[in-house]
Amino acid sequence: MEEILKKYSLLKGLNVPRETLIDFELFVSILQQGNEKINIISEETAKNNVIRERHIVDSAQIIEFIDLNSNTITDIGSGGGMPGIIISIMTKNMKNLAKVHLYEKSHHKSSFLRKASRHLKLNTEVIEENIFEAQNLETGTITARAFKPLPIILDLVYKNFSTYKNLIVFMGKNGEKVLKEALINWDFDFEKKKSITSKDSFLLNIKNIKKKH
Ligand SMILES: C[S@@+](CC[C@H](N)C(=O)[O-])C[C@H]1O[C@@H](n2cnc3c(N)ncnc32)[C@H](O)[C@@H]1O
Repeated sequence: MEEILKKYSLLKGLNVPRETLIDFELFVSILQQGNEKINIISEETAKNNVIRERHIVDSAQIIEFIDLNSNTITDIGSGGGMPGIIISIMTKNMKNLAKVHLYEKSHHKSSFLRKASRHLKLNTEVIEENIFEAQNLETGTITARAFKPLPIILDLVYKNFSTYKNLIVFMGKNGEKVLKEALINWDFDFEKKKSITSKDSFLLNIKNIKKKH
């Protein structure tokens, strides 16, 4: 167990329970196996320890922005389950009943997400659809990691979701510029949190999205 704790030392401040870290390790092995069949994450990342920091810890750090009082959480463009599967592992071990909806248009990745959910006994629903074709969606928190540029995500949430609590977006090194530009056409409340995995990145917690013109 000491070894596992060491691997996730970046998460110390978040008080992540041991059962969750054990599930993270199980997911790492499922992800590494899955990656041998379909391309989910880069081969280099999959092979070594980088996978924990780059994907697991990076996803887990948004937990404090997740609304835990809603019935669902929605991850858009879930890919290999970042952050949707990671958040679902965390809510399972908190005995939280929220179901995580994982939107993923690729058939192979959707099958992977179903398989991982079964193995980890997660409360998820994999929705193998083009999210842009879904209408009147209702959820609590929406998460988007490496999905689409911010303005496209804002437009999608504004048009396709009839109810949501907040939207969490992972911002990279051009994040400040992208945010400033988005605020030309969009009006929203936001909170920023520095990423614990990369000094150039930050998380955006967005609420009340409105179009300006
Ligand atoms: C770059 S990957 C990121 C995956 C994951 N969120 C991560 O951070 O590792 C983007 C994912 O979004 C999915 N995707 C792209 N357009 C989509 C759409 N219109 N509806 C649903 N999924 C979509 C892709 O199939 C891909 O798996």
